[in-house]
Amino acid sequence: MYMVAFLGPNASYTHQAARDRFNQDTCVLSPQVTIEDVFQQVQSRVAKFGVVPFENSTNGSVVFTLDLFADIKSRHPDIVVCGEAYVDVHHCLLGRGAARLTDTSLSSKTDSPTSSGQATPTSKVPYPKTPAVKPVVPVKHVKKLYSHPQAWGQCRDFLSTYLKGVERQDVSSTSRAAELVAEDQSGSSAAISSAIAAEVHGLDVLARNIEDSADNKTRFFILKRTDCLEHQPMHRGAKVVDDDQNSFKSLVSFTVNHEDPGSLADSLAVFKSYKLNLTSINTRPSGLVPWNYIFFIEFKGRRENDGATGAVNAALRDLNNVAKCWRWLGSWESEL
Ligand SMILES: O=C(O)C(=O)C[C@]1(C(=O)O)C=C[C@@H](O)C=C1
Repeated sequence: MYMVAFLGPNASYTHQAARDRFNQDTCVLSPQVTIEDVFQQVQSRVAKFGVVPFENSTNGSVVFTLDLFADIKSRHPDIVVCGEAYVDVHHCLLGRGAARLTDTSLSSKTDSPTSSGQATPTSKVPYPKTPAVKPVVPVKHVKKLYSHPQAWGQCRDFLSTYLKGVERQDVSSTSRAAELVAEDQSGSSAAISSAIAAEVHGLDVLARNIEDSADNKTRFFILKRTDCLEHQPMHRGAKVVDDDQNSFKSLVSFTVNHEDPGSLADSLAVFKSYKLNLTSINTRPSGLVPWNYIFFIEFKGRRENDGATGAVNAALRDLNNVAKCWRWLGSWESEL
């Protein structure tokens, strides 16, 4: 049995990704408090693999994960990506429905209609979108919301219509949010979390599918150490590994000399010259000098099996001449 660390507690979306990806007959899934803890567990060899959120189709990059890959304090120098997993993310509003509230001053507020179902027009958004769903029970008693910061940006229409101005508290994951709401005896708080978290924590589903986009998905990365020789963690229904370079993706980070005009363009041109198709670019503050940045490039192709003369290795040799410094962050089979 080996250990797989994931962003917990149980019932987070990261937990779903880990369960989809790993066969629990051969491993133990270990919930961690923060994304950084997942990196640490893998770096220190306590866990063989880690699962972390990387990007959401509605709200974009998970900046905490990017900053851990940037690793300016060199705390996880041996971490690489070895797989990816996509999870459909359907958020619910979880709390206590009126029937369960003991505080009558709160439950009396639920007698009024939830709202018109129309967000207030502003000069910036004169015609706000109407959310696709309504709460299944009144939500006027909700005075505080908990969730992972990524989730707010995935449920804008619903929140601005039904819970406008309600205090929000960021927490480490959506399942942690559900845990906190379950502990709140007043019943006046709610979490944006999953339907599974409602079951696990005995909460009521106040609204279902509150995400702005019906095809809301989050992409997760599987992490391992560079010296771990397994390429792909075992997962249910594992595909036969295809050797076509286009079936693989790779991730590299680099910084450039900001004083040198064209240094970013020159770095990107390296990938073009070896016909390596870029699939995403992210950037974060370098953390070293204000207004200097670190770039994260994903591209089609793989380094392993590529041979010393392969396109990926050749591109990395050239990148060495134009970028200030770069770091290899892994190759994995694309799940798209
Ligand atoms: O909070 C969770 O449940 C997570 O797994 C984290 C996370 C994320 O960081 O993107 C994953 C999926 C959702 O997009 C919201 C939060």
